[in-house]
Amino acid sequence: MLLMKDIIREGHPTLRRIAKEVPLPPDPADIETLKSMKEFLINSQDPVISEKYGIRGGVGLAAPQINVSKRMFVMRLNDEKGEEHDYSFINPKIVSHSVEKSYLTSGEGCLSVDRSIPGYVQRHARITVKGYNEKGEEIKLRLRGLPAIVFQHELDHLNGVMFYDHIDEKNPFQLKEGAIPIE
Ligand SMILES: O=CN(O)C[C@@H](CC1CCCC1)C(=O)N1NCCC[C@H]1C(=O)Nc1ccccn1
Ligand code: NI
Repeated sequence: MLLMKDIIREGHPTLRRIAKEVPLPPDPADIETLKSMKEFLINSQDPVISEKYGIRGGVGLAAPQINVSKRMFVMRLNDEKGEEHDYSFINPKIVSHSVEKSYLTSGEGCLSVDRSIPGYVQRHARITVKGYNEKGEEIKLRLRGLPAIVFQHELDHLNGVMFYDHIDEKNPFQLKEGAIPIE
């Protein structure tokens, strides 16, 4: 099972690389990798297992974070309506997005960043996304709220972007007109 020791931290070159597209249909090794990443998120959200193995709670995980430079990530979270969002994406893309921005009022963190960095990360408030699941079936979704934020944080990892790259150093809590706060 994946543990925190398997998560690479900032400074590791893989975090700044552009991850490679995954050939479809995905091969068994890639499917296995995705499964282990999903299991990591489930464990990280389990009070007993996360405590026992010292795993930091996560709502998303991208393959580059376990030093696999491939375009795939998993998400597992509940949105503000308490609806469960549980996805594995292969070769994900944003096909369109709102002009409006949204941001986490608590700022963002990252399992690959062992320090807290203050500031708002403004992201597209609503996105239409496309990708493939572990069966190689195409997925097309419209996301908003926390799921949209998480998708964009994970997609950044596939492009070598860290959340703090989006924070304005001079005015980290500056907000664009009409940005939507997400608690
Ligand atoms: O690339 C993937 N990662 O680095 C794991 C990150 C991904 C999230 C960070 C912001 C958007 C996606 C992660 O989940 N965290 N970052 C470290 C602190 C804990 C945890 C977290 O933010 N949890 C959370 C957030 C909102 C609601 C509930 N829980
Ligand atoms: Ni991250």
